[in-house]
Amino acid sequence: MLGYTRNCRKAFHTLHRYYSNRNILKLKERGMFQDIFPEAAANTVTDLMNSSPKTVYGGFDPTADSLHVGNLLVLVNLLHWQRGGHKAIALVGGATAKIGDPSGKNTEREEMATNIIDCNIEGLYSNIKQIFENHEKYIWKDKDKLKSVKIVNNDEWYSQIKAVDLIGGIGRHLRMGTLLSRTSVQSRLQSPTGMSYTEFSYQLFQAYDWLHLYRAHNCIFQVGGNDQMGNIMSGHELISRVCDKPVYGLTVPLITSEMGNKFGKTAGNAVWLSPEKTSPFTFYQFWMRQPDSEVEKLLKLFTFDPMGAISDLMRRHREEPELRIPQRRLAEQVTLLVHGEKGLKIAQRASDALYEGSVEAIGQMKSNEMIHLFSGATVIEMLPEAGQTILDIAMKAGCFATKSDAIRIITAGGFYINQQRTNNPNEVFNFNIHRLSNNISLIRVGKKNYYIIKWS
Ligand SMILES: Nc1ncnc2c1ncn2[C@@H]1O[C@H](COP(=O)(O)OP(=O)(O)OP(=O)(O)O)[C@@H](O)[C@H]1O
Ligand SMILES: N[C@@H](Cc1ccc(O)cc1)C(=O)O
Repeated sequence: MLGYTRNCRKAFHTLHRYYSNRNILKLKERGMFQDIFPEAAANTVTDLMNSSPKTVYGGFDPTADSLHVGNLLVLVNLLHWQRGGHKAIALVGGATAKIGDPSGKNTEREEMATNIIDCNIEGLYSNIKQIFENHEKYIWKDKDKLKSVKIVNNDEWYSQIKAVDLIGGIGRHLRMGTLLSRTSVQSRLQSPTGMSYTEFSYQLFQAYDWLHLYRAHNCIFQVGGNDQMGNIMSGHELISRVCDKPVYGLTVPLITSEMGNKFGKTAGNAVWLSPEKTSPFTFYQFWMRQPDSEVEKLLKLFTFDPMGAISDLMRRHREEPELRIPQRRLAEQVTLLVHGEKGLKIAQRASDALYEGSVEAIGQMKSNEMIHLFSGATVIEMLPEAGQTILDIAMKAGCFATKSDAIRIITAGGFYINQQRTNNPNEVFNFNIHRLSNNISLIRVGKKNYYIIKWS
């Protein structure tokens, strides 16, 4: 009896949790959805989502070797579906990258070499895999196991289908009038450079992707940024004509910079998800620097914190704005999602070392992390010799041109060891204090001239 009750409670708990999350449209209250297509479908979609697990996909063209924070919103959206018990597919457009999506572009994309696309595909697979893993490990934690994300490359099916079958079989279901009416086509047709047939055909490919995923995985939902609505509508049209089945498109709002530019590759303002392109520290700082006017919106979009918890953070922020509590939470949660616990630790340590002057944080940094953080720092290897003064060390490290400069600047308070001001040039350098546990001493002259001394 007890076992039965416990099982029932577990089943109810599971059902209840899934039930409350399964209706992804609820995320509208977080600002996560901008549009739904067909427009009148909201009630049907809610019923469909509540009735049983569904399949959704979102696509990314490998036009760079990493995704960026704009793309991240689409991934977070897919994660919400996964949390609701649905099946998420992330599509990497190995084939569509060769065509080039004209949506939101003023000019045609340069043709990309196959070896570069292949390299980019690897980068995107790694980003997607990492984010889904980090989410399950650090954010979803030990709740029920999630349905694993499926990552596909649309080259898989385009390498199998003949051009005549695509144009002759699929192309005839898409009507010219509708294809031509899309904003992505109209704006380009009216531009001085016009539009090539290749770019015009992009809609056919994205539409066929959806048809393929519908047939192979019963995928009835597609999500994308708001600039994807035209392509999504073409897919809807194709599936309605070929299969006579209803499918639904959802778009997320476009994330823009303070200047109102869409964050992305084209605008050249991308904040990348690969640590080699944007370090975890720079990534963390990007979120830390978000203005008060943006932070609540971003917490709702990019974290999984409940709405009540976000309101609470905002209330605390109004009481003590200088602590930047919501910015800190945002930076912590998004860095955890993208770079995992290790990346977050590195980022927080670097922030403490740079902005809080924390000796402990500096001591925990590895020498390569330090060199990266204090980029431009001069790195010097030195032999520890007893009895050397701070002035001796400063001169050996090449911090000053002359001894009199050194004495003047150190005495005036412009010299720091491990971010602590040291204004006596004749003080003996104390290896027990000034040499950190990582066998390094960090010297700063003025505001930002750094010297890293590595003790041999
Ligand atoms: N700033 C953004 N905000 C929200 N979604 C975005 C943003 N940038 C891209 N996306 C979405 O991410 C998905 C994949 O975009 P993709 O990588 O193919 O192009 P992109 O990053 O927009 O490229 P580009 O910057 O060259 O236009 C699409 O659904 C797109 O709408
Ligand atoms: N067209 C999308 C990427 C994409 C590619 C293929 C798809 O099936 C779906 C989406 C973009 O450029 O942003």
